[in-house]
Amino acid sequence: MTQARLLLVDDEPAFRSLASRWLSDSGYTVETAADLASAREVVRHFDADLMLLDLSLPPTFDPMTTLAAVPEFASRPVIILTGHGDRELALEAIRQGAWDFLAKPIDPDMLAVVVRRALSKHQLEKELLQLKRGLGKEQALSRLIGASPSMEAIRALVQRIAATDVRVLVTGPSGTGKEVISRALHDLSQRASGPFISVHCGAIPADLLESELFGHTKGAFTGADRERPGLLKLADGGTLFLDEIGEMPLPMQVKLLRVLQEGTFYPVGGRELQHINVRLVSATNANLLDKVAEGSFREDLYYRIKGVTIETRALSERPEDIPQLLRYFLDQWQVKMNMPSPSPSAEALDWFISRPWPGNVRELRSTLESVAAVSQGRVMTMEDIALLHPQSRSRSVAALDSQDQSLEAQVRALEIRLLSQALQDCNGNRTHAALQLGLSRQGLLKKMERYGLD
Ligand SMILES: Nc1ncnc2c1ncn2[C@@H]1O[C@H](COP(=O)(O)OP(=O)(O)OP(=O)(O)O)[C@@H](O)[C@H]1O
Repeated sequence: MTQARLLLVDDEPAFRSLASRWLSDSGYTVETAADLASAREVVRHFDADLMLLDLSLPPTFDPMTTLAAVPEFASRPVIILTGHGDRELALEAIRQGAWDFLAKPIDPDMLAVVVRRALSKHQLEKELLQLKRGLGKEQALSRLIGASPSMEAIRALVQRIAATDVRVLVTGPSGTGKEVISRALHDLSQRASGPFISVHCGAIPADLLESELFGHTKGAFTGADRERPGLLKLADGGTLFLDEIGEMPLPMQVKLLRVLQEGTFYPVGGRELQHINVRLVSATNANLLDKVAEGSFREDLYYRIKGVTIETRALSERPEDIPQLLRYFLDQWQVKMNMPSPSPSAEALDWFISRPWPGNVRELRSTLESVAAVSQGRVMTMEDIALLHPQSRSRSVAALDSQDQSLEAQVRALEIRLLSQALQDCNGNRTHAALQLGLSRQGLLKKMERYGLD
């Protein structure tokens, strides 16, 4: 900490040279400035960790203006130095964000203590913030489950673009995690402490969508008995998630385009222009370019919302995600139901992996939860599944039946089935299972890791 850099701003040359000698003797690197204009110049080349600021600098500013004058110090400690009679001003400066104050004449020992304490407290706060951010990031990404190359690529892209304010369009079939991805983008962004507002454009009747999004004034229409802010305003400072944007009516698309171009809008019935600062993430399971071609989606809006496009895949194209998803949902189910965690038998796992899941992860999750409820926290068997799905047949027939899946996906599904079966036959003994499969132990472990089977 003794290598810290300090900036001393004081208009008295004698005090500047004396105090800067005291501080240099304590091991700090010190630069000085006689006024705020020179202080601003100094911070351009000198990345100071702390500023000592004489409040009685002429002309006497109000503390708020003084502190704001060097914006680099918005989040770094500022210690106020005051002359006689400036106590009120100093207290006000502390209320406005300064860390501490020292009254002149300054005692060198006291100065050293106050500087050291401010620097170490600031360092601790920075570390805590970094720790919290790191944890938040890990958690946000760990909620995006899946071991397939497609999910790996999505996680990598989310991590790259989350911190930027770039607009994102998430496309893919229903139930494939488009909202989960959008949420992760928000949680990993600088806006994470702001709101995440999700609007299902298809679920709100066309005539209500405008007032829902833009808000309305009192008396704007029959039934508007009071002023109400819209979802756009509620999303200010955060992320606005427009789900099923392809279903937005054309007149509304024109209004949204204006918001995206200008960052402003009028509430329904209002004359006061509203300004907002939101990051837009949109999602659709429709092909927007087809919609543009048929005239139901505006081309200019399409290019405004597109930004970076993230494409999710149907679950049938990535069956290797299923074991991890099952484990993740079962852990959540166990916590919610306060029951022992059920696990699927090899045959049941096989059944889950080989179904085509037209409703994708959403359907997988709800089916899994019903089967878990039937199995009452025991191992989930084919008997449990048959109670809910009497048509479910033996695993080999189901596998042959999974024509909807690509050859590659079927091969991966078969591999997962054979691995799980061998592991079950060998009571989880990996060496024996590897022998049975004709693999090296290392080879088996790699495959288990890839498919989330450990
Ligand atoms: N990769 C994933 N990791 C964890 N949960 C997932 C994942 N994909 C989907 N889910 C879960 O599946 C369900 C549906 O996900 P989500 O609502 O994000 O899908 P969607 O693609 O936005 O669907 P829709 O197009 O119908 O709005 C949710 O319960 C979600 O938690």
